[in-house]
Amino acid sequence: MSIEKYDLVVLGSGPAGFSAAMRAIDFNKSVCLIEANHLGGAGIMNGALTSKAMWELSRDFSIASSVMRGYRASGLNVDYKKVQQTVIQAAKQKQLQMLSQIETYSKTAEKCGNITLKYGWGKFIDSHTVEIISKDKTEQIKGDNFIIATGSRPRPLPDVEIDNERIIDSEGIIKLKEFPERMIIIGSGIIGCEYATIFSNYSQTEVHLLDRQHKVIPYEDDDLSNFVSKNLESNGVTIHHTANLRTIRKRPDFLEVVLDYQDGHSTVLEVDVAIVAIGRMPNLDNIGLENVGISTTNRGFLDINEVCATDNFQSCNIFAAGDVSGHAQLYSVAELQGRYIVEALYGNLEYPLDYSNMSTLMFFKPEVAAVGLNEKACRKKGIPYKVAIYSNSLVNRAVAMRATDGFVKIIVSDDGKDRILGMRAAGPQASTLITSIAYQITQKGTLKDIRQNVHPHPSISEGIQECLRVFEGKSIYKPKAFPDLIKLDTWKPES
Ligand SMILES: Cc1cc2nc3c(=O)[nH]c(=O)nc-3n(C[C@H](O)[C@H](O)[C@H](O)COP(=O)(O)OP(=O)(O)OC[C@H]3O[C@@H](n4cnc5c(N)ncnc54)[C@H](O)[C@@H]3O)c2cc1C
Ligand SMILES: NC(=O)c1ccc[n+]([C@@H]2O[C@H](COP(=O)([O-])OP(=O)(O)OC[C@H]3O[C@@H](n4cnc5c(N)ncnc54)[C@H](O)[C@@H]3O)[C@@H](O)[C@H]2O)c1
Repeated sequence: MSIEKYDLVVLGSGPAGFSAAMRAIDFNKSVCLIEANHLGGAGIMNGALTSKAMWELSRDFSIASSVMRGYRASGLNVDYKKVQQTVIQAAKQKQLQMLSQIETYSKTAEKCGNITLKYGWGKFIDSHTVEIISKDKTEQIKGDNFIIATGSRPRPLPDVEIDNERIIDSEGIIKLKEFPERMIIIGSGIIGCEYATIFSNYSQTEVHLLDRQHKVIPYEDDDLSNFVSKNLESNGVTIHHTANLRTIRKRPDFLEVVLDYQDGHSTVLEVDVAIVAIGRMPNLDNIGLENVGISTTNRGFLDINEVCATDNFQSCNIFAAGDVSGHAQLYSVAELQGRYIVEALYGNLEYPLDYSNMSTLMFFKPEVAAVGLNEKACRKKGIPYKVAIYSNSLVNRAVAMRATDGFVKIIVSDDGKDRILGMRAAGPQASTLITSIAYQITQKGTLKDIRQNVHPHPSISEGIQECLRVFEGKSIYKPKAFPDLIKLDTWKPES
């Protein structure tokens, strides 16, 4: 049997692989997309989409349960199985859209600009050949160019075995049979805090969150981290700050968790489920990197250049995109890189890859969004800056929504140019607000560039407008009158 040959072979159908494959269709290329497990990867199943579906449902439930709004729902109850079915429905809907498009462009339908989906484990044999190992067969295919988009998986905790029943990671959440009565989440990064928010929103589970430092989402500034902690606690989460996990003992009816605190004392907790969420590691084992002479960095990721090639662009035909690349593990970064590679290969690059404007959305209560530099990053880089904070308490739309818990925090350079360096937003619609500042970062915008833009009333984005006016002493409400709600500060490196 003759060996199949493709213009482009993509390992992994997550956001990086799928977007690359679809962009290659635009250039009339023949593409083979290889997927070892679920179509869509962590972007759809067990990750971005499922967790967001669960967050949305839990938020609706939490709003319905609230009693402060002049109405009160009675007889409210929730069934984990039904929640689970709805979440799976959302993921399936997305997978079916992906499949429909793949079928539309499948090899039989089109002579060029076609895609072939093959399920199995992709492994390099040499720099032009990949072996696909599935349950029924092993086959080899050839390609001119390759993209490694094999994503990431939860990082294991030494000495803690994931049994997928009582001790799980983010992939096990969808498989739980019911709301646990008591749970501990180990790791207070984005995944840990998102699931702590989700389960506490449902009020069916006693939620403990282990934070081995004294800051949840430790890479963010203290004000944001404290804001998230405070809100998790008021939503019913018990945060164990400065605690290290010593052990989890499996008893017949519960888990016994021993925590050691930095001050020397220890605590024993009984829980029903433990979720391990301590970061994610790249899927690069056993994909034949040694057969194509590619090594990994000290952190275990692939070393890619400005066009995501694993070597010099002129001589290299193996590229990498998404979570394997060592850049921020975000859906949007994965898609951006996947598409960029294809444009570098078959089209004209209009602009360089820019990661400085990539926003991170965090689905807490309320939602939080981040783009560009925070104060910590500016200080680390020695960049003099000005920072203004404007509370949602003064924003009419937030007042009308009765949802004033939140703020906008904008950082600009203190070098006479007032360049927009970053923003953090917390509160309703924060995920939508962030894009306007991300755009300014892309355009290298300054305060002067954006102050002409009038924000509509009543909108949450008026908080951005007022925050920007604070820098120039022109805000309608003044820091002197509301020192807790409006703040302005500066920092410069010690000379
Ligand atoms: C719980 C959770 C919530 C998240 N929420 C968000 C969010 O709200 N916003 C956001 O921006 N990001 C979020 N992320 C991160 C986002 O999902 C990832 O950054 C993104 O999915 C990475 O895309 P990828 O294509 O690199 O890899 P993945 O999505 O991991 O896909 C890789 C695919 O490759 C397949 N594969 C692996 N090895 C092989 C092989 N040898 N052969 C063939 N196929 C292979 C895998 O089965 C998988 O399907 C979340 C992640 C998790 C876990
Ligand atoms: N909304 C989003 O954009 C979103 C949502 C979920 C995940 N993600 C992506 O997925 C990635 C992984 O998320 P994550 O939350 O697993 O990782 P993370 O890097 O955000 O956080 C890991 C946390 O675990 C802690 N930790 C590490 N080792 C530990 C240990 N041994 N014991 C206790 N705590 C420990 C760290 O201090 C940190 O707080 C993130 O980097 C993010 O980019 C994004």
